[in-house]
Amino acid sequence: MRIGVLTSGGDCPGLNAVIRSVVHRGVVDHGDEIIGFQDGWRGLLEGVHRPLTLDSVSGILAQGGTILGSSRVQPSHLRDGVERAKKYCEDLGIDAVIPIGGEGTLKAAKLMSDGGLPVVGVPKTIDNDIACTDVTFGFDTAVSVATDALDRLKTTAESHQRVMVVELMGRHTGWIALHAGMAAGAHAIVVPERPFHIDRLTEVVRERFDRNKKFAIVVCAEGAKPEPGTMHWEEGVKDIYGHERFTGVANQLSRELEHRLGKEAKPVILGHTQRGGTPTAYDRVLATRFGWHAVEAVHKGAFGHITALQGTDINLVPLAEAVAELKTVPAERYLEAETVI
Ligand SMILES: Nc1ncnc2c1ncn2[C@@H]1O[C@H](COP(=O)(O)OP(=O)(O)O)[C@@H](O)[C@H]1O
Ligand SMILES: O=P(O)(O)OC[C@H]1O[C@](O)(COP(=O)(O)O)[C@@H](O)[C@@H]1O
Ligand SMILES: [Mg+2]
Repeated sequence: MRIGVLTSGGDCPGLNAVIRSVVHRGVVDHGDEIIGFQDGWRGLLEGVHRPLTLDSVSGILAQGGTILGSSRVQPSHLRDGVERAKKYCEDLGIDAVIPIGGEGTLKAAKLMSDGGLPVVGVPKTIDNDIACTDVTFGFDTAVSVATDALDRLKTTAESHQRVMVVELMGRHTGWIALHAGMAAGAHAIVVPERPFHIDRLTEVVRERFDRNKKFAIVVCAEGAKPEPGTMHWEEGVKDIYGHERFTGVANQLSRELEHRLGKEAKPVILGHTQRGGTPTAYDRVLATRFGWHAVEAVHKGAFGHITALQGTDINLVPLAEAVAELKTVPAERYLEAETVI
C-alpha cells in the first residue's frame, strides 16, 4: 500500500517516534511505501510531499519536534479543500492518510474522512485532553519538564520569601497543572475546569505564610480564569484559527496576590519549553505503539478511526467519538490534589 502521513497543530514530543514507527511497520513488515506531507494539512492541500524511507527516519526516535513540520490552516480553507485533497491522493496513488494531531487536527481528519478520504488518526497533545484515549504522548514529557521547573523554583522562592505564580500549558484543561502541581508539591493549583476565587486563593497563600513558611508556589494552567465578577480580568481575543490569545493568567494573578498579600509575587511562564526537546521513555513507547497500530488499522481498512490507549491496550475509536468532547479534569481528581496541597 501507499500511505501518507502528516503532523498538524501544536508540536509535541513523540511525533517523530510515531513517524518512525509508521515507516518501520509499513516498509519492513508490509512492504508499504510511506509518503510524508510537509507542514500538516497544508502539505496535502498544496501537494508538498516526499518519500519516507528507513533512512529518512533513522535517528529520530528521541528527537523532539517533527521532521515533517507542522502548520495551522483556517478550517474554512480545509473544508473547501476536501475534494482537492482526495484528487491529489488519487493522483499519487495514496491508499490512506495517517494524520497525527490534536483535537483540531482530528476534527479536520473527520471532515476529510466524511468526505471520502481513507483516514486513520493518531492523537497527540501535551494537554492530554483528547477523549477516548487514557493518555496522549507528549503529556508525560510536559509534566516532567514542568515538575523539574517547579522543583527549581521552590529553592529560589524560599531564599527570597516570594510567591511564585507558575503558568503551565493547558488551553482548555488543567491536566499538566494538576499532575506537575501534585508531583512538585505546589501550594495551590488553578485549572480552567474550576474558576478560581481570588479571596480563597489569597487566604491559602496567607495561611501558609502565617505558619511561618517562607514561600509559596501557585501553579496555574494558562486557560484558568476567575469566577466571573470576582476580580478585574483582561479577556483575550481570538486569532484567525479560533484560538484565544491569552492575556497571561500568571501576570494578572501575581499582580493581584502581591497587592493583597504585601509579599513579592513573581510570574513565571514556562511556555513552549514544555513541549520542546526529547520525549520521555513513556512517550516514546506510546508513540511507537500508536504508529504500529495505525498501520495495522490501515491494512484492516478501519478508516475513520483513531488509535487510543485504553488501560494497557491500544484500541480503535471512531473519529466522531474522539472529537465529540474534550477530556477535562473531573472534580474528584482535583479533590485528590487539594488534599495534599
Ligand atoms: N473545527 C475544525 N474543523 C476542521 N478543521 C479544523 C477544526 N479545528 C481545527 N482544524 C484544523 O486543524 C488544524 C490544527 O488544529 P489546532 O487546534 O491548531 O491543533 P491541534 O490539532 O493540535 O489541536 C487547524 O489549523 C485547522 O486546519
Ligand atoms: O503556541 P501555539 O503553537 O499556538 O500553541 C499553544 C497551545 O498548544 C498546546 O501546547 C497544545 O495544544 P494542542 O495539542 O491542541 O496543539 C497548548 O497547551 C497551548 O495552548
Ligand atoms: Mg487544538
